[in-house]
Amino acid sequence: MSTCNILSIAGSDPSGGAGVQADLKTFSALGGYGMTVITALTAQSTVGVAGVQEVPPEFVSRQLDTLLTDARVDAVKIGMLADTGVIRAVVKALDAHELPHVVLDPVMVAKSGDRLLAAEAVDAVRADLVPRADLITPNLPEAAALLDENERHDLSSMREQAERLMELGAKRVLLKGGHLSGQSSTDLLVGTDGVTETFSAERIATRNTHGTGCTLSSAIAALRPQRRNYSEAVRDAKDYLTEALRHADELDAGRGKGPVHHFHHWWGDGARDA
Ligand SMILES: Nc1ncnc2c1ncn2[C@@H]1O[C@H](COP(=O)(O)OP(=O)(O)OP(=O)(O)O)[C@@H](O)[C@H]1O
Ligand SMILES: Cc1ncc(CO)c(N)n1
Repeated sequence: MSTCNILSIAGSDPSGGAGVQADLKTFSALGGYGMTVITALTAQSTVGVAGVQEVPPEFVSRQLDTLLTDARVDAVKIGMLADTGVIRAVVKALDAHELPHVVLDPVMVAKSGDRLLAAEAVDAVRADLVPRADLITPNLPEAAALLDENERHDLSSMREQAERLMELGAKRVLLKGGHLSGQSSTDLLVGTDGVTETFSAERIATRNTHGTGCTLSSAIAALRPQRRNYSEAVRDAKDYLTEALRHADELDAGRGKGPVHHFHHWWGDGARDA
């Protein structure tokens, strides 16, 4: 297979730790060719978000249609969408162009606590995007918001919430346990067959966790066309993220929650099992 083209539809993070910047670094590290449609600019550092400037929805559509009438896209990662207008533009493009392997990271709030999605846009994510994605990757607060329930912090409640997210029309759910406490960081994958798989990794002791969610979802999108199924793509994406977290403290990108380190990874076709 030629190099896979992976598209990120997401916001910009000038600090380079999250958003399209994290996505492009991840795609490159995992052997993909990265493309981006930018939905919003943020003024952001490792300390927090000072402002958000949405791209007008018509211009999000213009970017998508221009790109998608030319390029072959092998997988898509959707991140920050900012508001309902942008969501509508993305939905229109998903309906007009048949895109394989759509991974939706339902980004709502940054690690710093700043909102990246208007509160009233959660309904549109739930109704219009969740059923169109092949995989959704909520963290615990995002799962609670999508379900309109309280946030839960134990594995058996996570399992139940993942099942209820499937009832919203999701094809697969990866419920991320980064916000749990304990020695390991555990995520749950539920598929159409109703089987739940557990992916657990050592919890790395670092404050530098800016962009972990962006990195994981884009790693899954980059690896999915190179793997047999989502289970394998999630396994290898999580290994990639854990290594990037392990080396995060080598960077010096600001005073707050710093980025993970996308250094020299190459896991192209079958490389992991070779
Ligand atoms: N300290 C850590 N050590 C190891 N893995 C972690 C750690 N923190 C988060 N993870 C993993 O990172 C991934 C992202 O999880 P998390 O719940 O932090 O996402 P998120 O809140 O969406 O991130 P973001 O802040 O980028 O939006 C998950 O696979 C989670 O298990
Ligand atoms: C642009 C952007 N997308 C996503 C996140 C989530 O971490 C962020 N902080 N910034």
